Amino acid sequence: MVAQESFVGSIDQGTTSTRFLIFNKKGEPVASHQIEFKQIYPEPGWHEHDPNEIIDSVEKCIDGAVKRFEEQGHSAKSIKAVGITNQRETTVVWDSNSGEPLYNAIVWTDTRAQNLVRKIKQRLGADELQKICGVPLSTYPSVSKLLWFMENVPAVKECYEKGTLAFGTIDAWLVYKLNGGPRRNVFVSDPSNASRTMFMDLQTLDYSDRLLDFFRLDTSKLKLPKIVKSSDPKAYGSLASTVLSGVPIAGCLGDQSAALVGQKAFVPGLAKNTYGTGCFLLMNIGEKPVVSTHGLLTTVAYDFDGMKPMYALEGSIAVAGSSIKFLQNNFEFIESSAQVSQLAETVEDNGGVTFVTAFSGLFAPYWIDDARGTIFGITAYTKKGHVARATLEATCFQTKAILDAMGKDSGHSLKELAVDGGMCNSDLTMQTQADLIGIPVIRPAMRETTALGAAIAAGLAVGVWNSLEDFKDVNAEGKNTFKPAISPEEADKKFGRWEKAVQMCRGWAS
Ligand SMILES: Nc1ncnc2c1ncn2[C@@H]1O[C@H](COP(=O)(O)OP(=O)(O)O)[C@@H](O)[C@H]1O
Ligand SMILES: O=P(O)(O)OC[C@H](O)CO
Repeated sequence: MVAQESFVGSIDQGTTSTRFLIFNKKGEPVASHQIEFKQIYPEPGWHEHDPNEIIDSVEKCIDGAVKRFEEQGHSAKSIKAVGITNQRETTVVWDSNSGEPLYNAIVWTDTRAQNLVRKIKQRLGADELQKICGVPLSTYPSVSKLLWFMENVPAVKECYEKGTLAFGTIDAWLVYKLNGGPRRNVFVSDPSNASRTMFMDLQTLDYSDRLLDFFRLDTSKLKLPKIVKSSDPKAYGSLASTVLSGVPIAGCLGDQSAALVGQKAFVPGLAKNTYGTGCFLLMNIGEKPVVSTHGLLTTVAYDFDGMKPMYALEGSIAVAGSSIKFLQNNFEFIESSAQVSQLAETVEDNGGVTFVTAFSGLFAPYWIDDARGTIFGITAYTKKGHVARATLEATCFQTKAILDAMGKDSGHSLKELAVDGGMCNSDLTMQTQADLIGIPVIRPAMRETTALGAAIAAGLAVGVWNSLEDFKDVNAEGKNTFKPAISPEEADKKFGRWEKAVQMCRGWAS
């Protein structure tokens, strides 16, 4: 047997896959397991997940990773706590008596509530909401999904009338089910997740009556999870089943907040960009929430036990890695995401093609809900490689637009951009990114920063780590740097074409 050391487990429940990783005290992953799960697209613009399949995938990942961990000679007993990080906004509704879901989860990318949101935007006071909760009224936050459920699913309406309708983002659903459901009824959410609902006041980190009244939600009928600290040894209960039964769940962070923590962006002005299914640039802005006037969101970065809550400005891009999956699954240009760079490198440039990947409308900083994916500049010359390049570039252009907005909102201009997420594995994409933003892009050796962030939240709560200082040397070695290799004038010219394309794709889905 290897000598007893303390480890922390991390559940990373993303949009396309679930992972469980086990980290040692140096913040290194020593064992992991990952499972992809079903993406359900019942109609154009709709995107659902099966909430029970998600729970099943988490339990299987825990068992799979722990098996590997034990094969290395470790004991499961040395795992002192588990943290959770998750796709945000995705909404689950269940009956609090049975603990069973009433419908599939509506995923954060889903645009079915577009008309409903437009109607609500006409209400008096709609313009004031973002100042309270940090999030713009759109199809993105959970509230639009909940209201759609209440208008369209009779079982949801019935439970609401009976007072047994439970609402949760994925973190709340996971904590509730992993604790055994109604039997123990652990029903909580952390502020980084709750701040994505549009019900939470960023100043108080509690539900806002003004917001709930605006959305005409009656909390005597609707059960909302209690908002607790992002790291807490008791509030999240413990795992009721799996090989880690009895291990406390001690930390919880929305995945983008977790990546910010995993990148150790603990000081105001530090930022990271995560290229997962979507792409999310978060900058730590310190202890006061600054409301954006340039198309960004304000969100909770983390709220750790014994520390003041920290906030972040966020630029959210709805489509990033999912556009690569689209080339793979829908256009069948490639057989795996990793092949996209190779395909893009078969040509020298985008050949005049610009792809606005607005599958869910365009999020930050544009917020154009009636845009849909549009490819400009196709000619008889266009090859698959040009489309592949234009696809990679789309995320990089939006990141550039977000960085510009962030500079204006925060007064900080970044000296370099820390990156992570599946799509950052593409060297070509990272080089393109550096070229367009004119600052170096820094990619860490260990790219599971989201999972690391949740492990940090949980490990701090149970004393595996004692302070943020403990992470000074974590993941500090072996970084790749991509330096800008084109002139600012050339970058501006390319960006000008993109901005023109963005303006031209307005109105398609109106
Ligand atoms: N080598 C690669 N090049 C480009 N994209 C990639 C590569 N590897 C993975 N991806 C993309 O990254 C995404 C998955 O990233 P991940 O961080 O696991 O996302 P999530 O947490 O949202 O499930 C997929 O959409 C995939 O297309
Ligand atoms: O699955 P990801 O990593 O793209 O993250 C999803 C976000 O949390 C949605 O807001």
